[in-house]
Amino acid sequence: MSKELLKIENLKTSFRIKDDYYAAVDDVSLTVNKNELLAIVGESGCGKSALAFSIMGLHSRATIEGNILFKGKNIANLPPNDLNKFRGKDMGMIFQDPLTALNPLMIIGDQIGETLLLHNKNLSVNGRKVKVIELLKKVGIPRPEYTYNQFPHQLSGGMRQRVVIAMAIANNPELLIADEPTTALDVTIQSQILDLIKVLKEDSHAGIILITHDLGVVAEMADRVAVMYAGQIVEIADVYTIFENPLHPYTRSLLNSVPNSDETNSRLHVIQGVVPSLQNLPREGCRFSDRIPWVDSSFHEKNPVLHEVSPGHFVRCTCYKHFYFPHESKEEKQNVIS
Ligand SMILES: Nc1ncnc2c1ncn2[C@@H]1O[C@H](COP(=O)(O)OP(=O)(O)OP(=O)(O)O)[C@@H](O)[C@H]1O
Repeated sequence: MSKELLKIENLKTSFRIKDDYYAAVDDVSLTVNKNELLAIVGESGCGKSALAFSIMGLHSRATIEGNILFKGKNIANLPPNDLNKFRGKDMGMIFQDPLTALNPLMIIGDQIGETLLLHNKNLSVNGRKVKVIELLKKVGIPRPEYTYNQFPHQLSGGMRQRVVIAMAIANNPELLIADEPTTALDVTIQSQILDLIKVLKEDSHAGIILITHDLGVVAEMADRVAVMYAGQIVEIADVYTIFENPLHPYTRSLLNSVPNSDETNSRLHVIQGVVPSLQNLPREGCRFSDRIPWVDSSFHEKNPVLHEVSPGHFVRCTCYKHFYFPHESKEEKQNVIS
C-alpha cells in the first residue's frame, strides 16, 4: 500500500483584493507520507497558513486551483458537506491561537464531545464522556474530570492548547496540520506541546504538517522541510540536507540569521527588507532577488523552477549557484557552487 497520504499538485490559492485576485500560494506541489513530519518554514506572510487553510478547505473567499489529493481523492473545492466527512475525522488541525479555536460559551467536555459526535453519531452520552476524559488524559491534562466542566477562559494558555490538540486528534486523524501550535505559549509549555505532537506521531503514525518559524523545532522534529518564500516553495529536502547542505539563498539566509551556540565567532546575517505584500509580489523572475541585490541579476532564472539537485532535494532558481553572503571572505565567495 502506498505511503503517500497527501499529494498537492500545483496549488494556487488567490485572494480577491479590490478588483483583482492575488495568489498567496502559487504553484505549490508537495507530498506528505504516513508517519512523516513535514515542516513548513518561512517568514511571516510567506503563505504558510494560506496553504494549511487550503488543505483543510477553510478559506471562505479564496479561489483554489490545482489538486489536493488526500489518499488519492481530490478534495480541492469539494462542497462543504463533502469536505466535512474528512475534516475533523481524517484530517485534524491545531490552530495558532487556542482561544479563537474554542467556543468561549461551551464547557470543554461538550466541545470535544461535539467533535466526536460529528463523526460517530451512535456514541452514547456516557460513551462520549468516557472518550473525552480519555482524550484529556492523553494530552496531559492533570485533572480531566474537573477540566471536562471548565470553560476555555478558566484554563491557562498551555492547557487550552492541549484541549485544541485533543479536539484535533479526537477522531484519530491520519493527517494532522499544526499551524504554529506554540506561538502563543511560553518556552517550557512550548516544549511540552511539541513533545506531545511527537508522541502522537509515534503512537498513531499520522502524517503531520508542522508550520513554524522556529528552526530549532524543525531540527528536532521534522523528517522533511519545505521552505516557503512569497507563496512558493523555494527549497524542499530531508531535514538533514536542509541543515547540512542548504542551497537556496533564502534557506541559507534563514539559517544564518539564527544564533548558533557552536559558532561564537560567525556573523549573523540580517535578511534585507521584508516579504512583499500580496499586491506587490514580483510575479516574474526570482521572487527573492530584490532581497539579495548584491547577486548579479543575470544569475537569476527568468522563470525559476524547482531543480532536483540530488534525490529528493529541490531548489528553485539557479541563483543558488552564485550566492554568497556580503560579509563572507574572498575565499568563501569564490567557493560558491559551480
Ligand atoms: N483572507 C485574506 N485576504 C487577503 N489577503 C490575505 C488573506 N489571508 C492572507 N492574506 C495574505 O496572504 C499572504 C500570506 O499570508 P499567510 O497568513 O498565509 O502567511 P504566513 O506565512 O502564514 O504568515 P504567519 O507566519 O504570520 O502566519 C500575506 O500577504 C497575507 O497578507
